[in-house]
Amino acid sequence: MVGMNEFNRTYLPINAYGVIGDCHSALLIAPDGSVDWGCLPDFDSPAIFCRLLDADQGGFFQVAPADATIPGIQRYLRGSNVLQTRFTSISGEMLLTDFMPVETLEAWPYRGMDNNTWTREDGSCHCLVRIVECTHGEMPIQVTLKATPNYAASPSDISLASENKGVVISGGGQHLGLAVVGAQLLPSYSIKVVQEEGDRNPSVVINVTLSEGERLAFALGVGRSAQAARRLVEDELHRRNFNVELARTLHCWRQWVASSNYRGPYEEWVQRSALALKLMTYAPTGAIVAAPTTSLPEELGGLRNWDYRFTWLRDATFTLYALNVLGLTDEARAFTHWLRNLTFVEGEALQIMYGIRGERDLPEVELSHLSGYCGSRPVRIGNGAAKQKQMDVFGEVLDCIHLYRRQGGFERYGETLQGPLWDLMRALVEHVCEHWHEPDNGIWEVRGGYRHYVYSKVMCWVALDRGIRAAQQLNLEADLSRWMMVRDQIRADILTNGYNTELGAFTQSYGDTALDASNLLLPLVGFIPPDDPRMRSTVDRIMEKLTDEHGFVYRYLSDDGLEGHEGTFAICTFWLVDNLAMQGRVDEARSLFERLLSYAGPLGLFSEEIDASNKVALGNYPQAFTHIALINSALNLRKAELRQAEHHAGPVVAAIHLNNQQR
Ligand SMILES: OC[C@H]1O[C@H](O[C@H]2O[C@H](CO)[C@@H](O)[C@H](O)[C@H]2O)[C@H](O)[C@@H](O)[C@@H]1O
Repeated sequence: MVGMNEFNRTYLPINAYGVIGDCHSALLIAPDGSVDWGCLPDFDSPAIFCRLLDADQGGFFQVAPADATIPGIQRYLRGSNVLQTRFTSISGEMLLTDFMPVETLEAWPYRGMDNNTWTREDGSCHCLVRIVECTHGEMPIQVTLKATPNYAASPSDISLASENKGVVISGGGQHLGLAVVGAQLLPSYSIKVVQEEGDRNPSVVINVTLSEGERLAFALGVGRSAQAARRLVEDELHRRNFNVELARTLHCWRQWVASSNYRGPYEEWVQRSALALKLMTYAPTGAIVAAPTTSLPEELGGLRNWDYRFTWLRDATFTLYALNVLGLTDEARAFTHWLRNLTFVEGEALQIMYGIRGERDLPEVELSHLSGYCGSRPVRIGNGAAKQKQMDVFGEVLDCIHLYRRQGGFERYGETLQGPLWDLMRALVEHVCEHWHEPDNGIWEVRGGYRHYVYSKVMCWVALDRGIRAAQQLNLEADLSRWMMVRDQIRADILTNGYNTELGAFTQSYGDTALDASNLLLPLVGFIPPDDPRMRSTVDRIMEKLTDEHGFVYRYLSDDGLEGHEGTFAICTFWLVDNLAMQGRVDEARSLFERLLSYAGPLGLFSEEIDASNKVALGNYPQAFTHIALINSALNLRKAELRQAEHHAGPVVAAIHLNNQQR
């Protein structure tokens, strides 16, 4: 409980939420059975449930015991993103099983960008299914559905479907159908529409008492029109067999996660993180969102609130590294297709982020009618960072393709790097050759103007390095002598201007004394060995000056042109774990890793940042960055432990094997 709303229920901690999805969109469900965040049918559709961002005005969909004091405890069904909430009282117990049906988790790489995302392969609609079952005694249940279309900006109407089969809700151009399946014969079943004076969004309230063994399903789908939504409620959703769909959905998730090759310490954490990452993939195009939410604050009550429902090349390629190292490669294949479909011909026109269908314009707008999570305003949709210049993305894209190739990705799918993808890579490398020396906004998307960020330069070096390796190993057309010369120039430039000998650290930008946690990536990308004295002392300086009292890492502490402060950045703390592990400081690494894990939510999920002093999760949730880094750190720790046990030499890191530069 982190903040009190005067009218309604309190705001819950960000990481208290369970998350479900169908690789089109994702929903956040509280332990009291309330869907408090939901954009349907796609990640970037206007939210119809946004109580998370305004506890008073925002819509929600709650299935819970009528006695609101009965607590719910959530867990995921083994190896899946199917969420189960158990409500237990003296007189009865009920299980609520929440899922979004999937028949396959495969991306559809060949559908292009303007496909139909509303229906599934078999023509039926994507939906949320909530199965409720009384497993013991008796349980009076209350269901409240208050949809607030268009981020609670539009009024809506509710009409009952024939034979009390459910309701149809329309507003702001959005149309929903809720089907109540299996309740009509129960004598206690009642359904009514409630609208208080002045409320532009009526609610539907359903009451029913279930006895042991009785089971109901609530299925919520979206239609393109009110008529289509009515058809859903009165026909399609009642014809579907949700028990079979649950079994199929479970099978899909379990089959997907079973193909991960990781067996070792922290396996359950790694598995949960992989499942969380898969939730962020957008099957129709192969895009990957940074998180399925917007505007969960980086400071409670602050203005650092951003929309993450887009595809950053950086976040997405980092996601693919993590999945790749687990042996999960389908996502990288889909992503390379998405990448090739983007509308750009030269490096110049490559944006740092896109919409999930490849949209280039993501205008940033403030939703002034929403009060924000715990009063954190403004709530923003869209993201102005789309027009920023961030030179690191070239290295990230090339490194991702490099790793995918090295893992045998192309051969596995009968594809090749030669052809359009190599043309694209070559264009990117050529662009880096021309522009690496220019200042940019940096990895953190700082809004205060261009600088010569060290990490951006290092990733320009990575772009050249990976391009050269591919060209040499596959005998591809490239201006190799120029590329090699530029690669060496960049490295020399960084070592001269990016390392401050007085401070004993790589700095945030050239000529600067500020530290930046992104420099913890330098050994991870193979720019410098982890035990190079310059890297060792950079790590020490970061531990001294860029951490909180729990040893968690801030991304930077320098002025970024924005008001307020933020928490420690979880991905950065995991990078510190990696560095410690790679330096052979395994006990320190393990202890930091485990401390960090203790800040996960009850379901093993993380947001972007942590305010450890107040024990709160901050920022969008669940965030890909954090789960990517958790996976990499678990693997790096295991490698370091094995190395320690076997007295092995030579650090092994997630993306690059430093002791085998030929690969
Ligand atoms: O700090 C200001 C910036 O914050 C956001 O960027 C952060 O999130 C991105 C998505 O995970 C990540 O790629 C980036 O490295 C982070 O700094 C926000 O999206 C930006 O608009 C904002 O300027």
